[in-house]
Amino acid sequence: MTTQKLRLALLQMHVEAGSPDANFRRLTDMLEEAVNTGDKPDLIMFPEMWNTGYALDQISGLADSHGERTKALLSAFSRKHGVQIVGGSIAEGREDGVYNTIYVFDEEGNVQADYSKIHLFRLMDEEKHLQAGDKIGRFTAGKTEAGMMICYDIRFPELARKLALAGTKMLFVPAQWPNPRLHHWRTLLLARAIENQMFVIACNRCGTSGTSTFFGHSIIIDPWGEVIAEAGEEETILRAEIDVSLVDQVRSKIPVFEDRRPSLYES
Ligand SMILES: O=C(O)CCC(=O)C(=O)O
Repeated sequence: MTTQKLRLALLQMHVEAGSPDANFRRLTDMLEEAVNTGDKPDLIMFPEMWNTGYALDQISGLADSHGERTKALLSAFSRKHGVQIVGGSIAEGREDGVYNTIYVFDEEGNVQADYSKIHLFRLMDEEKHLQAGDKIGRFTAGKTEAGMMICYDIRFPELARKLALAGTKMLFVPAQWPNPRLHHWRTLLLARAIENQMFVIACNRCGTSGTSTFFGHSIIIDPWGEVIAEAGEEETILRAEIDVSLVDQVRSKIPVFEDRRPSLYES
């Protein structure tokens, strides 16, 4: 089986709630560091709602209108450095409200795909301030079919399974997952990787906003459920090289997708 290597860099950053200017500066610094130190990555990803944080009371004033500011920065950066970007997610302003949206950029700076979070997290009142997306998120990472979920979405195994059945071999997950649920974060991500036999690449934020603390622990898990790399709680760039051909090896060893009995458990 031929190898299909992909070098990843996850920017586990602190996010200032309500301060897009500070967050754009911090992200720009970390992007520069990602391409100017260590092995140049093929793909860079960052956390959920990195532009505004969870300043939900002010979100309609802070959101990036149609993602224009974000697209200007990330399109130019991906083109200049020939790197693919899964642009975390941003608060994106549209005519009908604010969405929590990922933009993906190819190595030439084109917007390749977008995905808006479809499950809003009521514990943080997201449904009072944000609009839910209405389509699933897929794109090609390197040469491989990939899917996207945002934070709370990982509690919905049906979505990950749908993406896997559609051909996804790598799942990208930006998040702002707070304490005290580190156990949920790791267990759910490991389960999504093992049950769907795919890479799970998840980037969480770190630091404190108001009364919420975020534990980081960005993580890259292979389709056998092994942790390839995992960050601690501090701001950092988590790097790893993965070999996507491992997905086919695992799927042929334990042929879960051939053994499914959907007629018995799907309505
Ligand atoms: O599901 C959880 O425990 C955390 C989810 C979350 O913080 C989010 O979706 O923003």
